[in-house]
Amino acid sequence: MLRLQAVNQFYGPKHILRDISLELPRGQCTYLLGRNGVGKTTLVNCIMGHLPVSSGTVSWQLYGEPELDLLLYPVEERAALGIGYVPQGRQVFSQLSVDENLRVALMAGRNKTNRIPPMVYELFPVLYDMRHHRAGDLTGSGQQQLAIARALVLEPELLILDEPTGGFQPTVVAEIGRNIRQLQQEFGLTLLVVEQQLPFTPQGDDRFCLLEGGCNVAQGRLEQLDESLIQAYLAV
Ligand SMILES: Nc1ncnc2c1ncn2[C@@H]1O[C@H](COP(=O)(O)OP(=O)(O)OP(=O)(O)O)[C@@H](O)[C@H]1O
Repeated sequence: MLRLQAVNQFYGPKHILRDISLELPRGQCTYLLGRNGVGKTTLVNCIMGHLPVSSGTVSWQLYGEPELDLLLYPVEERAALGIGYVPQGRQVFSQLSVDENLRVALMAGRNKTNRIPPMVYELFPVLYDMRHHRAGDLTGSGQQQLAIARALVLEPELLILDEPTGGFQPTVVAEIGRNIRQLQQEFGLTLLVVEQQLPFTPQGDDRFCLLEGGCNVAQGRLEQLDESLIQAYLAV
């Protein structure tokens, strides 16, 4: 369970995040939505430790373990605490093989294990078939799968995906949507999916958090994201 309370962040004098409070319920999928430049990636960077938080709290609790003050942990330890992150633009190592990409990601783990969890290839069989090929030889959608797989090798409880559908055609977007659903329903992950618009058909208990000008202007169950909110904060 991830809980943010009154988080503020500045780039120099520029106030970017303003009193953001957000809770990600365990096992559910939350969409962090908002137009270009409203602060979505900045918020994710604060959660992952790539950017400092100016004020507020970020707490994290693995299943069955005590709640931690996440802000006390440096960036390199947060993945090992069970928080996986798939950055915008994929960023795989294109000269390394698929297998090497996954093994590099494994090295960030707590246990320093050399074992790629079976769920990775179960979810993305093409990565198994291509495991000895260069990551740069994968299609765009294959590279996105590899980027997700790299975050999954450490078996996170929470997976954060920053604009995973960016630049893909509708069939690939739909496939990414199915993968996200599988991660939540079959593998029990909690998900935070960052997007400028809602890319998939909402499901029962999905949630949303809507940002505008660095403020959280609305949040709740996705079915409450009505046309007036979409027109005011998401329509281009
Ligand atoms: N390194 C930086 N230095 C100064 N300002 C920055 C920096 N990075 C982002 N910003 C500003 O912070 C604000 C929020 O940017 P951010 O990237 O978090 O928005 P976003 O909602 O993720 O946008 P997008 O959907 O385009 O990724 C914007 O006004 C942006 O110009």
